[in-house]
Amino acid sequence: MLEIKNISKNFGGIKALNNVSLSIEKDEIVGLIGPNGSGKTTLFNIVSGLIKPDSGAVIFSGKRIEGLQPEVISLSGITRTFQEVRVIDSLNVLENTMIASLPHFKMNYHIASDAAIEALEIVGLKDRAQTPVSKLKDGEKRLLELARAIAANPKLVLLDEIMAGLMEKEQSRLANLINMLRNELEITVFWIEHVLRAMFRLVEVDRIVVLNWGNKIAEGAPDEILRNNEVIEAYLGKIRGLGGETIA
Ligand SMILES: Nc1ncnc2c1ncn2[C@@H]1O[C@H](COP(=O)(O)OP(=O)(O)OP(=O)(O)O)[C@@H](O)[C@H]1O
Repeated sequence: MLEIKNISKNFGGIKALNNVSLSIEKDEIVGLIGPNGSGKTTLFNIVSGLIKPDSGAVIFSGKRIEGLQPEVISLSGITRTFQEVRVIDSLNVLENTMIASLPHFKMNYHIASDAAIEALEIVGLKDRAQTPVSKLKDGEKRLLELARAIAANPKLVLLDEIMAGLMEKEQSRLANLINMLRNELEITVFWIEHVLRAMFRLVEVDRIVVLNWGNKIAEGAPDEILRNNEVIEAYLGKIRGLGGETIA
C-alpha cells in the first residue's frame, strides 16, 4: 500500500533522514519509534506532503506522491494526526470534524456531515458534537484529532504520538480504537509513539520500524525489536534506565 524508497532529508547540516526505506501492507499496524530527533515526524511530514524529500520516492497505491500538496495526498487516502492537536477552538466538535470531511466529499454538506458524525461516534464524541472545542479535556481533543482523520475516509492513517500526555485509562481506550480502525474499519495504521506500553502491549502492532539519527536501524515484530541489541542501545535501554517509561 505504501512504499517509502530511499528517502533522505537534510535541514541545513542536520541529516534528518538518511536513505530510509520501508513498506506498509494493507491492513497492517506499523509502529515507528526512536529517540527524540531521530526523524520520525520528518518522515510523516514527507508522506503527508508537508515537506519535500531531498531524494527518494513515496509510492501510495502504485502512484508516486512525494512532493504533492498535502490536500492532494489527503484526498488520495492518507490522513494524519499531529503531535500538537490542530483543532480550532472557536468552532464546535462537529464543525471541526467537518473541516476534514468536507473536501473529501466534494463540499457536499449533508454527506460530509454524516461522515463527521459517524467518525465522532466511532471515537465516542458524538454526544459532544455541539460542544465548543475550548470546553474539551486534553484526552477528548486527541479523540477529536482522530475523528478528523477518520472523517476524511482514509485508507491509511498516520498517528503522531497520539497517546502523549494521556492517563493510562485513556491510553487503553485509544489503543482499543486503533485496533478497531484496522480490524473493523480496514484502515491501515502507521503510528509514531513514545508510550511504549501502548506500542508493545496494548495495540496489535504487526511490525515496528526503528529510527536513530535519521537511519533505519531495525524493523521487525514487536518481540524481535525488544530483543534487538542495537535498539536497546540506542533507545529502549536509555528509556528503561531513566525509569520514566516502562513497557510492561
Ligand atoms: N523544519 C525543520 N527545520 C530544521 N530542522 C528540523 C526541522 N524539522 C526537523 N528538524 C530536525 O530534524 C531532526 C529530526 O526531527 P524530527 O522532528 O523528525 O524527529 P522525531 O524523531 O520526530 O523527534 P520527536 O520524537 O522528538 O518528535 C531533528 O534534529 C530536528 O531538529
